[in-house]
Amino acid sequence: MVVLAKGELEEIALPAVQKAAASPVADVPEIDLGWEDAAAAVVAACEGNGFFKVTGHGVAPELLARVEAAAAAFFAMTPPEKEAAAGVPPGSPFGYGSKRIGSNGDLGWVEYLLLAVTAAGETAPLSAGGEASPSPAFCLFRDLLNEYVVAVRSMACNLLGLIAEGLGLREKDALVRLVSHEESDSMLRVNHYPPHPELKLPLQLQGHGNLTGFGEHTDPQIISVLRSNDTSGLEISLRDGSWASVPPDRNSFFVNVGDLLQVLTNGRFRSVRHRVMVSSPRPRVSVIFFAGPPPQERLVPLPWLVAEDGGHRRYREFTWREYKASADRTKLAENRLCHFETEDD
Ligand SMILES: C=C1C[C@]23C[C@@]1(O)CC[C@H]2[C@@]12CC[C@H](O)[C@@](C)(C(=O)O1)[C@H]2[C@@H]3C(=O)O
Ligand SMILES: O=C(O)CCC(=O)C(=O)O
Ligand SMILES: [Fe+2]
Repeated sequence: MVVLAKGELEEIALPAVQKAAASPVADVPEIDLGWEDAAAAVVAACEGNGFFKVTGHGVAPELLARVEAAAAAFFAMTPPEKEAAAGVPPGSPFGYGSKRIGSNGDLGWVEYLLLAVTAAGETAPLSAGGEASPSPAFCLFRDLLNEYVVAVRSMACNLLGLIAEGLGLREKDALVRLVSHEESDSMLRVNHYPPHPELKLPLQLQGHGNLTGFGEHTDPQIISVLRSNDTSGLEISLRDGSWASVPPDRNSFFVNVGDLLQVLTNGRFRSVRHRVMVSSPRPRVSVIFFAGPPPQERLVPLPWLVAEDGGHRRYREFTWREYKASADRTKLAENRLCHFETEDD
């Protein structure tokens, strides 16, 4: 076990760096949003591993660079400064956190900022209902994140429109309306994976191993849009259950199918299991937009896709609120969808 010095993240014991063979490199489909056949390509990727890379997205590289620099500056502060800057309301899942993922004892070599995204597509003020107020510097960081959210939310809607088109859905806005609804429950997460102290040792003293940054899981929402700096670490689980590493690409976005899209497509799309392994001497910074529906939204496989599946409905109806309450009782790695499968599945 490695116990961190105060100020590194927090004093929590984590497993030491493990010697492990590096995962093979994933074959990630690359889709340019300007392609004429982008809809078919997106559907094929969602039916495959449920993970793909987006280019031709039109988001200014300058905005991406500013967000990356501002995130690095935020995480460079001390933990008390970060907590104070973000003005975390007590008991809220939002705000600054480190090591603890969710509320059921999952730990990772990560610190993060989790923000709710409001109807207007802006990150919600953290201090609402809390006592502390965010610092002026943090307000500027949030303004920048708001600009970023507008861009990635629009990309998520664009992708959901392409999916509806590619699936041949009669109701073209069946998926987009879930995310563009004024009560949609989306989130923005900024993750920072500091290099592990052992990885800073001279090569001959290192274990050449890695450490879990963010344990394996599927994202609960409809779709997630991720962008990272140039540091590796993200891995996806392939159809055969093996792990494959995703080479970083700071100019592109990575998209993964979430649990709700697996349900809506009656299991035709796969909610991809993924994790982050820390093995680089450089920090990894990632920013992820999780596109979710309104809490009261009733989710059920789309009738057209059930019909295409011989009338077999694989999931029962549930609301996003019910799903989240159920997910909150789980550990990160659990399969959260099994509670919503129909009995004959
Ligand atoms: C254990 C948990 C943490 C998590 C909520 C959950 O109950 C199950 C999934 C986790 C996850 C993964 C994707 C996102 O990072 C996240 C914010 C989300 O919506 O679901 C996290 C949640 C979290 O860190 O609180
Ligand atoms: O940080 C990453 O690259 C991925 C993190 C992730 O999967 C998540 O926050 O849900
Ligand atoms: Fe994730």
